[in-house]
Amino acid sequence: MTTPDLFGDLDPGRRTRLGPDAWVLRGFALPRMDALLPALAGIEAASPFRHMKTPGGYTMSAALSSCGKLGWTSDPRGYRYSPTDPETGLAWPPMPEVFSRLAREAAAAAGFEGFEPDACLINRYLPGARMSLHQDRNERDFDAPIVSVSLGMSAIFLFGGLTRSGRAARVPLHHGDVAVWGGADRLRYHGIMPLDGQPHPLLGARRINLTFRKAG
Ligand SMILES: O=C(O)CCC(=O)C(=O)O
Ligand SMILES: [Fe+2]
Repeated sequence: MTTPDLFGDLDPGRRTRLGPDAWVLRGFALPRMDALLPALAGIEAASPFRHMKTPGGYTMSAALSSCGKLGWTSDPRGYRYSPTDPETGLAWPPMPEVFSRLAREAAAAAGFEGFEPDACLINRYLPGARMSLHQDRNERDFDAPIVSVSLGMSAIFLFGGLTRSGRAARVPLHHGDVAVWGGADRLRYHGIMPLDGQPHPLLGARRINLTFRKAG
């Protein structure tokens, strides 16, 4: 099997099907960029990006922050959702309305009505940063989908199977694209290839990814 070449698929409003319950909504976030980017800057100022260590002692190449009721933390005891940011000792910044509304509307556009995320993880990739194949499986129930918003530099998203060894499709994600996976696809392995390519005109030499989850 050859992996699909989706690089030509840049039309806003188009969608790419990744599975029975998984979609990329091309350009879905573009109309909200004027509100999204200042909101992101506010979160970054309150809970700065940090490089987390995995329980195995490995430092992740993508830096992380969070907003919403729950955020993602890791330390030598393991990974977990936490209501406070261990770096500041304070609650995570609240989830801006423009974030939760975008997540709800993208989920609905992909067939998941009533999505109310309580956590938004924010990954920052500089050139060379990557995320290895993993499942998002620390959320309390898997009925809610994952909604993932790409900002800045384009990246290759790996969308694999339900086991780690399953073959992964390579799906380019561009500024403003929103990927949604739930239902039968909720536990698909996924990751990001090392970031490479041209800086983005608005965000410079980085990619930001927002992943919305119903964690608690
Ligand atoms: O950066 C991405 O597009 C994926 C991020 C991701 O899989 C995660 O944060 O769990
Ligand atoms: Fe993930």
